[in-house]
Amino acid sequence: MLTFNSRYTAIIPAAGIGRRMQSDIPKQYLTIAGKTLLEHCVNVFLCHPLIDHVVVVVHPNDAEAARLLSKDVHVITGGAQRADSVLAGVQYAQETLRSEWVLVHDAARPGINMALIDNLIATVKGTEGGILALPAVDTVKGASRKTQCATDDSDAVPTTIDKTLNRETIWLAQTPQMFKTAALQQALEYALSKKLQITDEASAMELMGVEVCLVEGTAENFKVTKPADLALAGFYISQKNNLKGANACE
Ligand SMILES: Nc1ccn([C@@H]2O[C@H](COP(=O)(O)OP(=O)(O)OP(=O)(O)O)[C@@H](O)[C@H]2O)c(=O)n1
Ligand SMILES: C[C@](O)(CO)[C@H](O)COP(=O)(O)O
Repeated sequence: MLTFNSRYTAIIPAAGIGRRMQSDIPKQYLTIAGKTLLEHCVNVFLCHPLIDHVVVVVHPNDAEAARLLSKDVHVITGGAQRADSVLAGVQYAQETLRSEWVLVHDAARPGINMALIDNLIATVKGTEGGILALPAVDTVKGASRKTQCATDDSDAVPTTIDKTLNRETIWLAQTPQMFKTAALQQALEYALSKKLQITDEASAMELMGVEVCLVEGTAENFKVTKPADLALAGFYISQKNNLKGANACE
């Protein structure tokens, strides 16, 4: 029987290069209100009373995180894909920190806040795991190609996903994604061993037959991905700073 030394560990995958952001530096080091996206994320988890450890997973060539972040933060090396980086964090949480649960949160989502973490933990801790997600508010289309207008290929005609699934059943996954450490390690190792392309932790858990809970997130918790996203993230952070006042923890 595995004994746990801690209950909840936050894993922040931050080993990406931010290709779609088209910036000179990896997007997690872009700054808003004087702090990097990474610091905005890490600070919220460091402040949260239930989070026992924060593990940041960085690119092998990244010397910035260790310089930038509090000595309380565990900084480890990630891998080629997001799933590889997350697995490195989960293995560390399992083998070194002996943590019962992990909450995996993208360093590119600086709009996370204490209330979202509170709600996720309170809702998910009695289940096999869950994630923050946003119910779709637009009609969702699926298409076999990226082109907006398919003129030369009839099979690229978009289909309206709503026809088969009504809009209430379409959710857009966010993070944190919260699972039992051992179960997530097993699921990720399985998915990666089968060379399956998985883009979030829930996908790996679903392969193991787990019914993943969906907990409603917020628009503020969106992922900074493309150049125009930085200004929007800046707006949300300035709103949060105006609200939190002197409370450094938020
Ligand atoms: N090998 C990787 C790839 C991504 N990530 C992290 O996973 C999060 C979400 O991934 P994404 O938004 O795709 O970031 P990038 O991979 O950096 O972006 P891009 O796909 O545009 O290169 C980010 O915090 C990113 O740093 C990671 O830890 N390890
Ligand atoms: C994990 C995630 O943020 C959930 O929406 C998303 O899958 C990350 O995808 P990316 O291509 O690594 O940004």
